[in-house]
Amino acid sequence: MKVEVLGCSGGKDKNSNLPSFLIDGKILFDCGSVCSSLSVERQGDIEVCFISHAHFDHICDLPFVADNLSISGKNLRIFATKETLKLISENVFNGKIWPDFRKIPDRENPTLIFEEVSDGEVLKIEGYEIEFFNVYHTEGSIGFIISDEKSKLAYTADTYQTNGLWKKLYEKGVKSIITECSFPSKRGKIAEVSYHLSVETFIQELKKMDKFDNIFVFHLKPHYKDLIEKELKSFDVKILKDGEIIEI
Ligand SMILES: Nc1ncnc2c1ncn2[C@@H]1O[C@@H]2COP(=O)(O)O[C@H]2[C@H]1O
Repeated sequence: MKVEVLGCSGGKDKNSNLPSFLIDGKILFDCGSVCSSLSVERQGDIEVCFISHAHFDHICDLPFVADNLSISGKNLRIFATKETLKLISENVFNGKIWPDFRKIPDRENPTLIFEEVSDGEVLKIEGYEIEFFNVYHTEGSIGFIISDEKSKLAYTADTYQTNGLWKKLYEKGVKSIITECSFPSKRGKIAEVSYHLSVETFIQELKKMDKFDNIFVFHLKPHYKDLIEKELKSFDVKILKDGEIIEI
């Protein structure tokens, strides 16, 4: 499984792209920075998109992807929870902030097809199996496990501290995870109120993650990339970089 890290930062600046992970060129996890990374032709190759939650950093390229696909005469299936789809429908694709591409070019064959998923559901799609699991972050947050014949990768997206999630993922045979560490230890308070991990709480979680082969870390806030790297230096984790490609 080839994972292109289109963006993996927890904020945006000149050197930081928002979260988007492209799997084997056709499956998208979150839509924070697709347009700055992929040509319109490559955007047209994306078959399905899974959105972890409705926060802007995970959806902000969706309007532009929709416009590009609509012009190309293509469509995209978007999978997310009921809460996330409602938030995106009411606040983005509402005909005011952005055209409602669920009805464009017409209701029978729209550019965007919204499909509801929930915890525990399993989909077979494009030759992969995708399973959904609840995540403790904002309303409607969900993570994904993607499997092919060789690999099983879980993407938690943004998460606060969790009870039992890592064990549940082992039991499902997950060997590799992409999970977050947004703030350094000294910013523990903001991490807590915004339902993120700081290095201090991440390390507490890490103690429960000893059975994974690969732990990939993302969503570092741009201010703190160097400090978080320094704080995590002695731990067996890989901090992802925007633009890199990983093989799982
Ligand atoms: N209560 C809060 N106080 C300060 N910053 C916050 C608060 N809640 C959310 N944020 C910030 O707003 C950001 C929204 O996106 P994130 O969840 O990536 O990260 C969040 C924090 O950086």
